[in-house]
Amino acid sequence: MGRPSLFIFMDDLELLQELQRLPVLQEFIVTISSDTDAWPQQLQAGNFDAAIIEAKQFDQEHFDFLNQHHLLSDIDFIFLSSGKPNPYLDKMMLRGAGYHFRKPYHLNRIGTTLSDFHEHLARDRQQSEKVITSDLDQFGLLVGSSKAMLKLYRTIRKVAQTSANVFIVGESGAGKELVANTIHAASERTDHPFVALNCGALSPELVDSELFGHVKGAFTGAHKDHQGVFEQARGGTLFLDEVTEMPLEHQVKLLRVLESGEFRPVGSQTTHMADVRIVAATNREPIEAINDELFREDLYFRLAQFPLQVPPLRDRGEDIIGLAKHFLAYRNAQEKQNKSIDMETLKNIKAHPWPGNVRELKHTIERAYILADDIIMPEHLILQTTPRTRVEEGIDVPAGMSLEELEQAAIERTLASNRGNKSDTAQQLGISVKTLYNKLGKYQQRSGKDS
Ligand SMILES: Nc1ncnc2c1ncn2[C@@H]1O[C@H](COP(=O)(O)OP(=O)(O)OP(=O)(O)O)[C@@H](O)[C@H]1O
Repeated sequence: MGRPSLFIFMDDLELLQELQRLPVLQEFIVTISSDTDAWPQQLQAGNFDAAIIEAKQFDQEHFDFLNQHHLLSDIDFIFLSSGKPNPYLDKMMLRGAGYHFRKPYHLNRIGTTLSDFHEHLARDRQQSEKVITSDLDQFGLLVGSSKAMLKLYRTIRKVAQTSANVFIVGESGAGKELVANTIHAASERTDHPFVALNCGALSPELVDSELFGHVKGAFTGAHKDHQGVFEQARGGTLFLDEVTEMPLEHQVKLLRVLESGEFRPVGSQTTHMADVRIVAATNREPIEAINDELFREDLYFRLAQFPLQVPPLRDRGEDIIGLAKHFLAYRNAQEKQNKSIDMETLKNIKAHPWPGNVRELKHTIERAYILADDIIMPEHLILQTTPRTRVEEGIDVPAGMSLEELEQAAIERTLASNRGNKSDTAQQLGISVKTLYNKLGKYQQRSGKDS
């Protein structure tokens, strides 16, 4: 178990020397700064456990920075001040940030406080190493106890009981398919099938047959009757995934069934009544897709009787660590093992922006699980840097390049660096393999049109 880390910001050199004589400092890994302007950023970047701040000029900007970056709850603070009333330090104390010592300082009290910090930090670390269970709430197949998820559960519970079509919007890997599954499970249709169709991967020749089925002999190769998804899902729920990726000419066919409530299998004279609840999903902004003429507005309004947004993982702060433990606990149960996770690792997980959402988090834990013998340590985490960081690090992005071109470049580069391996590429980019195929198909079509 490593030593906890302590950050000291101090420009009073004499005081610093006195502090450094405190024996308890040996128990910490200490970082010292005298940079009056940059200390808050240094504190944030360093992932520290505790901090001693000489708060001569502590003002609103400092308070806002520490508050916005959640440092008040993550770090144990000791503030040292001249004793002049300071409302921002008072606010820090009200938020439970730690201790405020006023001049003249009693070094032995500061020392005792640091010893207390050390003791409970060490205890936290030991406890965290034993973390092997999941303690999150679950609704249907969805796991999470953050405010955003609890709100989503309430909405799902309400909408599931109606017959309204639901349109789910959310980033790739955020859990749209699980939401669709959960709506089905919580609805009256739960005893009937849930059928998922990837609308972006429909073959143009077979789209009618996939949607509505065909009868034997309807076309060459139709050796027997085939049920389309509307029939397969009869009485249940039809999940239209990536619906905005469906070619426009196919969207018309879908719209017709939704309007008339009827469909006819290819080659059949009989009209069937549709009896499905439609739940559709996309990771695009639907209004943008409509404006870009990729998605029919009339179809959107048919599908979006009830629009539902799945929040990205980065907005579900409290769930990140819970989900990490949840995936670890499941892996342990599957493998009949007892691996655990270190506190520092959990901190790194919490600080990551998770561009690939829950899927990326799940894969990260599963990879770390394989690499770790008993305890998952920070070096076992293979975290993808966000595209933004990579751009900041110097990838050449010409000004004015469209987002679509940027996306294509990122996909092609990642694919090349993985020697064409699509599942590794999808995993690194934080998208599903099926989304990757869709996008590659689209680039191919486009280059076909261009050439
Ligand atoms: N709230 C959650 N609780 C547990 N697991 C989750 C949750 N959200 C997502 N996952 C897991 O993350 C992965 C991705 O989820 P899902 O396929 O539902 O995402 P999606 O938004 O439909 O992705 P895509 O847009 O790529 O199709 C799955 O392995 C799923 O089990």
